[in-house]
Formats: sequence, structure tokens, C-alpha cells
Amino acid sequence: MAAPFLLEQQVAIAAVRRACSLTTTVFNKLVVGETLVKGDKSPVTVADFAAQAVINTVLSHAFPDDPIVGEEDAADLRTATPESDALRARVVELADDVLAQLPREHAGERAEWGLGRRWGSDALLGAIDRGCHVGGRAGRMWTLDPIDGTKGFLRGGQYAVCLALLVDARVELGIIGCPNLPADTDTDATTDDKGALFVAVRGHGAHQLPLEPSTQQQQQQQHRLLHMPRLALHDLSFLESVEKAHAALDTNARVAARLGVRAAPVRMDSQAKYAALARGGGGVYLRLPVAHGYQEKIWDHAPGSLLVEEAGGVISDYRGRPLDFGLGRTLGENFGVVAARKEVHAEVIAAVGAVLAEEAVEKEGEESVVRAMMNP
Ligand SMILES: Nc1ncnc2c1ncn2[C@@H]1O[C@H](COP(=O)(O)OS(=O)(=O)O)[C@@H](OP(=O)(O)O)[C@H]1O
Ligand SMILES: [Mg+2]
Ligand SMILES: [Mg+2]
Ligand SMILES: [Mg+2]
Repeated sequence: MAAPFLLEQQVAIAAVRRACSLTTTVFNKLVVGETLVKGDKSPVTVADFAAQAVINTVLSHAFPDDPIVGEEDAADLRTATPESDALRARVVELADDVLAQLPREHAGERAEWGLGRRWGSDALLGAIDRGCHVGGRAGRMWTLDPIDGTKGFLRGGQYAVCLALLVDARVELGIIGCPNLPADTDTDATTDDKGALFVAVRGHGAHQLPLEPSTQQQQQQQHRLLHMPRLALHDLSFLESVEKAHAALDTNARVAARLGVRAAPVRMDSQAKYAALARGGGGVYLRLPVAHGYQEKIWDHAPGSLLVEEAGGVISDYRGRPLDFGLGRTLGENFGVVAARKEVHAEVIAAVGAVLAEEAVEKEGEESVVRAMMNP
């Protein structure tokens, strides 16, 4: 997979693989008290913090000048309370256990990326806080979601470790580790192995690699170039969120009916949706806004968007405009996400527009009934 950003690819792959081994370990041992509820009411676990510490440590050693826009920060780990002390100790232990493993030469890992030693609390909390960059339009920066789909992670469902490199607000490299996604999509597959790593490089394709680093020869055998298949509209099935609070699932159903889609939607947490789409599942990922004022975050879409584009898809908001990764930490006002293979994307956008117009008329009708009842 020789391509631009070769060193960046190697570093990002090593960092995401190590973070995935950490999250898998934590899932098997997560105990009560290792999860917090953030200010926005969403959960964060010791694994989210520790995975961000691991990836930011690796990035900071390999590319010391690159800013990082990461989801988490260490404020909740720095307060002087017994709960915070215990949480911090656990995060530091988990991150250091993974970073201290010796560099695996067959996987291209190098000691100068911060591997093969323990870093301790100050360095690791500092690494987590390297993720506080504000984002923007100019220059190189990474964006990181250490666990995307934390709710999925907690329920043993899909989640993803997501990292992307942006240059002047354009995604150039996207890496997504999916520890719970089947390694093989072939329904006749004889194995039920879980775990897959997805790598997209702008202009150089979307790829699936094994999540565990193996020998060069095994890597080559298991390497798959991903293409979204051409599907007729009625053969699509929608990929969508699990949480009703994250996407307007009733509107999705109306769009599907309008397009003549027969299959039931596939609900999946996290950017595993983009990975499933890129390797041929479903055909459409539709995410229409529900919560007023919620702004989508760049780390929730940057690597997935490139994966889909490189596999033959188009991604836009529901108006058909490109997602703008240069506005800061968010994508700005929320006009949703529509990702589909290029042959059907325009028809999906048209169907979304028609359904949203219908819903607006219905809402106006309901409001005028209410007005009439209030002012008889
Ligand atoms: N209100 C609202 N609207 C839209 N999106 C929201 C909202 N609240 C949270 N989030 C973000 O959703 C991320 C998970 O998205 P998913 O599509 O995986 O959601 S779902 O769990 O499948 O329903 C989730 O990512 P993580 O926090 O990394 O898990 C959030 O960033
Ligand atoms: Mg979160
Ligand atoms: Mg996320
Ligand atoms: Mg997250």
C-alpha cells in the first residue's frame, strides 16, 4: 500500500491497533465505577481516556508538531477526590501496560514512537490533553475518537477507534479499528473471527487489514481492497444509528419507503457503519438530525468519510453539500450525513428533501390545529 503519508500510516496503524487491544482488555474487565457521565450526559469510560492517552503519546512522539483534535480531556482525572484518584490510577495503568509492550518489528513499530516504556501519570494526562486543539482550516492536524460508540462498547456491540489526518481541512488519511466487527463478510465463512482494521488514503483506496499485527506475508494475504457494490435502489438497506436521540430514525423509514427499499435497516453504533458500508453492506448510511442545537463532531465522521469516498461512495450533508472539516471541532450547524455509492447518492438526497418537505407541511398543519384550539 505504498502511497503518500506512508510514515503517518504506519504510526497511525500502530497507535490504533494498540488502542484496540486496550479497549478489548477493558471490556472484559470493566467494573462499576469505571464509567463517568459527561456534562452532555454521554458516557466515558477508563478505556476512552486510556485509548486517547495511548494514541496521543504515539502521535506526539512521531509528529511532535502536529496538533490533535481529540474527543476527551483529562479534567475529570485531575480533580483531587478519591473517585478521581482511582480512575486516574486505572487509566495510567491501562495506558502504560499497552505502551510498555516492546515495538513489534514485523508490524513496523518503532521505539521512538514512545513504545517499550512506561510514561506515568503526568505524561499520560498531558498526552490526553494534547487533544484539546480547536481545529480549523489551515495546516496539518489529527482528529481522534478513542472510542466512537461508547454506548455500543458498554453493551458489547459495535464501537470503533477512529483516527484521521487532515491537511488544510481535507481528510488525507483515515484509520478505523473495529474490534467487534466480523473479520469476514462472506456468509459462508468458516470462521467467526472478530476484529478488522480499515485504512483509507486519499487517492489510494480503502483497505481492510487484520486488527492484530501479523507477519508481512499474512498481512498481504489478509489485505482486501474495498469497493462498494452497485446496488439498485430497492436492493439497498439503510445503515443507521442505534440511539433514537442521535438520528431521526422515523424519517429514515419514510425515505426508505419512498425509494422502494425492501430490507429492514441495519442499526449499528459508531463509525463501524462507514466501515460496513465501504465493504459492501447496506448501500446507504443516513443520519438526519433530531436534537436541536447538536453539532456533529469532526472526529465522528472524518475517517469514515474518506473510507466511503475511497471505496466508491459519495458523502455529503442532506442538502448534498460536502461536510466541512475546517470549521473547528464541529461540523457546524447540523444538516446530517448522507453516504452512499455514487450512482444512488443523488436519488437518496432527492428522497430526503421530499420527505423533509412533507414533514414540514405536516408539522405546520399540526401547529395550525393547535393554534385554532388555543384561539377558538
Ligand atoms: N444528540 C446527538 N445527535 C447526534 N450524535 C450524537 C448526539 N449525542 C452524541 N452523539 C454522537 O454520536 C456518537 C455515536 O454515534 P452513533 O451513530 O454511533 O450513535 S449510536 O450509538 O449508534 O446511536 C457519539 O460518539 P461517542 O461519544 O464517541 O460515542 C457522539 O459523539
Ligand atoms: Mg463520547
Ligand atoms: Mg464518537
Ligand atoms: Mg468517543
